[in-house]
Amino acid sequence: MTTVTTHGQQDDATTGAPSDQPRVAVLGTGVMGETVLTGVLAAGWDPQRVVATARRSERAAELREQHGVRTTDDNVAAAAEADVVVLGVKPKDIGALTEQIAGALRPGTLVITVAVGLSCAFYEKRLPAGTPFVRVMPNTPSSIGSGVSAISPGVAATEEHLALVETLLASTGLVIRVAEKDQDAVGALSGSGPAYVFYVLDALSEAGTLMGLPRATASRLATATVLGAARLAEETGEHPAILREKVSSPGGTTIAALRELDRGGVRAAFVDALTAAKARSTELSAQLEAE
Ligand SMILES: NC(=O)C1=CN([C@@H]2O[C@H](COP(=O)(O)OP(=O)(O)OC[C@H]3O[C@@H](n4cnc5c(N)ncnc54)[C@H](O)[C@@H]3O)[C@@H](O)[C@H]2O)C=CC1
Ligand SMILES: O=C(O)[C@@H]1CCC=N1
Repeated sequence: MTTVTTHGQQDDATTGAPSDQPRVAVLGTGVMGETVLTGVLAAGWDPQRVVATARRSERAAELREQHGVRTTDDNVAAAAEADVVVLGVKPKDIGALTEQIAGALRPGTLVITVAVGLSCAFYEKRLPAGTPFVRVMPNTPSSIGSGVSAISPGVAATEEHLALVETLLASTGLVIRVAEKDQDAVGALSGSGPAYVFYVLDALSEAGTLMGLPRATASRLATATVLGAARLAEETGEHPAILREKVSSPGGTTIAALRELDRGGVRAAFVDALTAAKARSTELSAQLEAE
């Protein structure tokens, strides 16, 4: 039934995998490709209905061993057998990969991208007319079920396609629908967001260590504090400004610290940082779309 060569694995015609689940191909399995793969399996997909492409055979072996999925180094063969194709490569490699697989897709195959910046129109120009397409912006906590993914449909994607993407990603965390025009801002906030939080975590740990706390203690205190504060904000639904006030007694210690953050321009720096990420996203896609 399929023609994928799977580094020694059998194809799904011979493994007896259930035939009701759409067959998923993940093309490019670095950080985010593997995250999506993990999420699809956590959503209950039979690993034999999932094929991953990897350029190095050691990486393919790792994916088979860790996830039980089928692997190949042949993007075209993987795409040809799939009902859902996930593009997991860097933006600079997306154009070539999309063009490489375009002729192999069967009519109706859903194509999903996780690449930052590039518009649905960029892909639709390179895919057969009418190919259903969904743009997704996940983040790294999706690998442990605590992520957030924003999804936007291309012109041919229907409600069923969006619902299928939601099902595939349900185990990676929150999935929200956004207008495609907002995807660059989403990428700057939640796509890159974990990096900002790790930056803050590192700074808190360093400050604790500077004050003489054992390094491990400082790090545990910082992590637990960030986790707890995020959960408090989520569970109470209160505005962060109100939650911040509840920590800040008049004339107390927290208000003295917050004054230093304001003096250091930290709030403005966050605004500038996200604005720079969004601008870079726009710039990157303009560059790649012009090529
Ligand atoms: N890392 C992150 O936090 C996030 C990344 N993304 C997006 O995910 C995409 C992938 O990024 P990462 O996973 O971070 O990069 P990565 O470098 O970890 O993974 C890319 C993978 O693609 C493989 N690859 C490149 N060309 C290929 C080809 N022609 N065929 C098969 N495999 C190929 C590489 O060997 C590598 O394993 C990017 O488009 C990025 O914008 C989106 C949200 C968050
Ligand atoms: O920095 C990057 O290119 C990726 C996109 C979103 C998060 N990380």
